[in-house]
Amino acid sequence: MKQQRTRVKVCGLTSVDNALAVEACGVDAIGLVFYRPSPRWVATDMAAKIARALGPLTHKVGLFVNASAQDVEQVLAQVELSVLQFHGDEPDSFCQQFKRPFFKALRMQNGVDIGALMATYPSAAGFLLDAYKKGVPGGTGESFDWARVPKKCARPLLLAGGLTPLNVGAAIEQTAVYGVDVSGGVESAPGVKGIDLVRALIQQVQRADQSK
Ligand SMILES: O=C(O)c1ccccc1NCC(=O)[C@H](O)[C@H](O)COP(=O)(O)O
Repeated sequence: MKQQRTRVKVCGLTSVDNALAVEACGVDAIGLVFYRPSPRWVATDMAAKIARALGPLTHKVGLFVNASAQDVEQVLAQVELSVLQFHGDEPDSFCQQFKRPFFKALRMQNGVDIGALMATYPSAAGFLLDAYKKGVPGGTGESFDWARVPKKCARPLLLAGGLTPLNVGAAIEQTAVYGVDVSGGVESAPGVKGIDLVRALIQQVQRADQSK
């Protein structure tokens, strides 16, 4: 029997109504993408409205890709973010300066020594393991071989990459991750989450947890 339930983060919210509907499905955290080339990019003032609208126990995770410290601080001054997530080449010293818990996204490129990479982030609260696609820092909609997820890790792991209501149960059964992070697999249009898909995802996570 698994000790803890699998946490669910849905990433890439871009409107208040959609974020509230996603929250009502029972997610633990929502992600706000501050990376302009992404179809899920959200303007800082909209992100602030979303963060204010959600309940205090729902984590608001701010996602950055090689942003400057000044840009991150500007967002933090306006948006109440409880957690940060870095998807670029940011070193530990950069990520830890904002006095927020942070997840470092690590892309599972073939041959990468994931344990050694994790050791270079002593300040990370946890890691998000995502698919590797050259030139695309995240939100690829592609998955990787879940057998590569470390069986044991001292820090929480979030599994990401191509998860959908159809495969999330198998992903949870094959790994021992703290949580799952889903974006494209629950979208009805770029940047818009399909609420039936989010509901189905939560159901599959709960089913997989019960069977562990
Ligand atoms: O979502 C994006 O567009 C994105 C762009 C650049 C960096 C990260 C991005 N998303 C980060 C996430 O946490 C996604 O949920 C994760 O990469 C999984 O995405 P998907 O494969 O679409 O479920």
